[in-house]
Amino acid sequence: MATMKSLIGLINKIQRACTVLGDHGGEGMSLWEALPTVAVVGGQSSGKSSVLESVVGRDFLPRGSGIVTRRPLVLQLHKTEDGTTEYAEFLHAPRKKFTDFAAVRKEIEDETDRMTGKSKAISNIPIQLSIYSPNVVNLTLIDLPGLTKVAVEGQPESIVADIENMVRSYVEKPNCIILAISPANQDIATSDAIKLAKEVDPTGERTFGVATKLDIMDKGTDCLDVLEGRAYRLQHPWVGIVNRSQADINKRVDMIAARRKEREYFETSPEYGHLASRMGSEYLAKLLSQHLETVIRQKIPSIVALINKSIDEINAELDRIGRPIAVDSGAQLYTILELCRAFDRVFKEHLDGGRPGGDRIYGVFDHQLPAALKKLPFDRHLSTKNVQKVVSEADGYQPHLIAPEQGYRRLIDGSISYFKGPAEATVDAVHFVLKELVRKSISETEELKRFPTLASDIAAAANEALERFRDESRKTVLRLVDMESSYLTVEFFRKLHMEPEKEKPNPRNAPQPNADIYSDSHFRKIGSNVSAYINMVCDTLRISLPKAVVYCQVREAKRSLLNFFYAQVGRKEKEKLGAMLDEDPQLMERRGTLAKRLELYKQARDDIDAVAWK
Ligand SMILES: Nc1nc2c(ncn2[C@@H]2O[C@H](COP(=O)(O)OP(=O)(O)OP(=O)(O)O)[C@@H](O)[C@H]2O)c(=O)[nH]1
Repeated sequence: MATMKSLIGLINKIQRACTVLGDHGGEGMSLWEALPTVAVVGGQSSGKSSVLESVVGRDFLPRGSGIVTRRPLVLQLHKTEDGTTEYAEFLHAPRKKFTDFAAVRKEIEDETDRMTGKSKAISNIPIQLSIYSPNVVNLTLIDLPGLTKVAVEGQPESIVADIENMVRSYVEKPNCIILAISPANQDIATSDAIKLAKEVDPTGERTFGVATKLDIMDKGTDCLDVLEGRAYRLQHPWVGIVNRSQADINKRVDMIAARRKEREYFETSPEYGHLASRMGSEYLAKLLSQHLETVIRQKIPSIVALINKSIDEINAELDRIGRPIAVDSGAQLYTILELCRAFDRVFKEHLDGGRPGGDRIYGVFDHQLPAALKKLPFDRHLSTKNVQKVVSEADGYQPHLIAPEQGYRRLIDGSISYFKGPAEATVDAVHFVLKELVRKSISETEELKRFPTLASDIAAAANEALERFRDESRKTVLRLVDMESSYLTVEFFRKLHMEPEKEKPNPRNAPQPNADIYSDSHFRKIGSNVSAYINMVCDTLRISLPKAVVYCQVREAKRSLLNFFYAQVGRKEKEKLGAMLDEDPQLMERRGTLAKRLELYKQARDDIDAVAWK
């Protein structure tokens, strides 16, 4: 069975976690809102600070004229072993232990100003203060700015509504236990606290009515109607309080003495004596603690459910943005290589099919190359006029006798060199397609999205490799073209030589060899022979160039696109590897926040488990 102390201690822990998480309630369902809290609400000078201080047993709240409390103060009371020293600690200044409570008061003022400036503006971001003392019960209280009816100098008119709205935002939450402070020396019917409490908690199940200043009521009047629950009925009994008067404060009457005086007041009071055991600050603190325990017990299942839901959501988001990466170099290297392989897989799918793009390489061979070959200016190069010019130049001063061997060679060499253009263009076109596929593959590799530095490193390495393959491929195709010039197909010309004899022309119509040798038709014949030969070469290259290009570029890209990179990465030191795995700073920050949240939620769940099964 969980003890009350540990249950309330548990809630204190979860509330601290909430503040660290930046969870002050507000939008959506938050853990904060699932937790029970006690808010102290009342008009200005109703005695809020006094009640809070007497529950705590120390003087530490800022005092002054006008609106002193301008930020909510979340006050967590932790009971410590008897005899231990009392101290206070702010969440915004952890590790700094305040034993001087006057300094606590000063720090609350300073911290308020840090958020709101010296202006009298208000802020809804709470200040979190823990007090560790043997003289308190475990309890969390929230002190809210006093409700006011008029703005003081330097404050905007809206401050009245602003304070009311802020206070309402706390007390309207179903988990907020309202400590409604009303001075008994004023008409409780007009009490700001009771008015607001009735509005947000009409059934009164979470409102505790506290009547202060019983000692200074007009002579002959008393508060029994209220305290005995006849005048303003709430579900919980009213508690009457006698705090220190201003004169007591001035005389520096200490808290312990004040409590004793209060006890004596009730015990000896003719009006309230019969209620003495149910009156006073100490009784109020116990009452609150007991009530909190009941509420927390009811809440545990829904708090656990909410924590589990938050944990699931955080885990899902962490999965989506990727888990943190390991820090040792072996694991980093492994991660880098895994990411490279993931990219390589996508790239290969593009080439081999499964993803689009590889077909464009076939498009180069099937359309671009044949079209480029078709466009080569052989008509011009092998025109009768040019043939005659080239042959004559090759002949020199001695015209050829039978066949212009040199002329043929020059015409053929000249023609074949035209193939270099389409050959290189094919290499470039395939290079372009491969480069585009690298770009696409990088962006399609989900795992790489987290690591922009590595993604660009891989892209650069892949492109560098593609450049190398292109150079190799270019050399190979130019060599193929050169090979066509270096050794001509003899059979082709032998066959040509035989053909006219096969025709066996009529000797009468046969041209006279000498008369014909420099005529147009002679050169036309040479042109058409060269053209036929070149067509044959063209057919061969149309088939062999794609083979060379695939061999040098496509096959290599598939086999060894990142080989060079792997070797480089393998030699890198730890820092460099870490740098390669740099992530988008925003993403890293988000992951850090999520990890912290996860930790806190898990801790909260463990704490609840530990308490719930005690
Ligand atoms: N005699 C007597 N004086 C009280 C009692 N409660 C509060 N006072 C005095 O009333 C004045 C205001 O009390 P606070 O506790 O500062 O009231 P508050 O609601 O916190 O006021 P603000 O901080 O201005 O909003 C102080 O001078 C207290 O000494 C009481 O029960 N009896």
